[in-house]
Amino acid sequence: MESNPKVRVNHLTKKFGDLLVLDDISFDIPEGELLCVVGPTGCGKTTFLNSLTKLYDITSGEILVNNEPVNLKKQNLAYIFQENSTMPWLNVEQNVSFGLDIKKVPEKEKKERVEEFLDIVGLTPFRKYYPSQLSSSMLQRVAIARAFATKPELLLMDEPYGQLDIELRFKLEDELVKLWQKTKTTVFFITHNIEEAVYLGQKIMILTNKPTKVKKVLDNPLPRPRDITSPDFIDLRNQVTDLIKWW
Ligand SMILES: Nc1ncnc2c1ncn2[C@@H]1O[C@H](COP(=O)(O)OP(=O)(O)OP(=O)(O)O)[C@@H](O)[C@H]1O
Repeated sequence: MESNPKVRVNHLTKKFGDLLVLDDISFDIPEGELLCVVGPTGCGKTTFLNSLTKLYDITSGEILVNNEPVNLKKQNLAYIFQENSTMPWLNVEQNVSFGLDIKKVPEKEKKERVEEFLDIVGLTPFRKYYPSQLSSSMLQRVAIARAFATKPELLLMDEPYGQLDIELRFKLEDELVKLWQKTKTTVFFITHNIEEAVYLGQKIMILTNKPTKVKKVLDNPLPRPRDITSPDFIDLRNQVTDLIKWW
């Protein structure tokens, strides 16, 4: 166990009526870690995120952020989903500054952060475009810039690239790594895609089928940028696949 983790999940259990979904789950996420989570469909990954963000009451156990119970007013958590979460009535730059407006970030700093993150995700030329004028990968870039611009202490990503084709996914994965390295944000990244988990994760957490437990947490020491064709990459991918074959 970490002495001072960013997130501590302690004996978390979640039931819906008689249906046991999360079964006594415990793990830590150290500050600044990029953790990828893979698990079978319906095992409760979204239920976990909804418990973390307090949308659901948990049945027993605890979830701590900075050693305190989650407090969304105090702790800055950001969330990126698979679905488009941009606001259609705001243009790109207004979407990115939205979270900063809510947090009442001073005007000068807000402008600087919007510029910085629009630039990193390559959307500066499209700043006046509205969501209806953008492709799905551009919409995800807006969501990513908006999330990182708020300088979250914890970024929760739920299959954010699930609907993108392979080439765009690779690009956005590289952008995420760049942003993560630059900002040192703690990232909890849920995916069904084993290759994506091995490409991104510093650690890879494999969940079991329902009722869900943590099956294994693998370290991923592969150097970056990662080469998906290298023997070490393929070896680790196969290890994860073997663990997943028998959910
Ligand atoms: N509000 C709810 N009421 C009752 N059962 C629920 C509720 N939300 C989720 N469940 C059940 O909990 C289980 C886990 O669902 P959840 O959506 O968390 O899984 P998931 O791992 O995110 O799924 P996917 O891989 O499809 O994204 C499912 O069996 C689902 O039917």
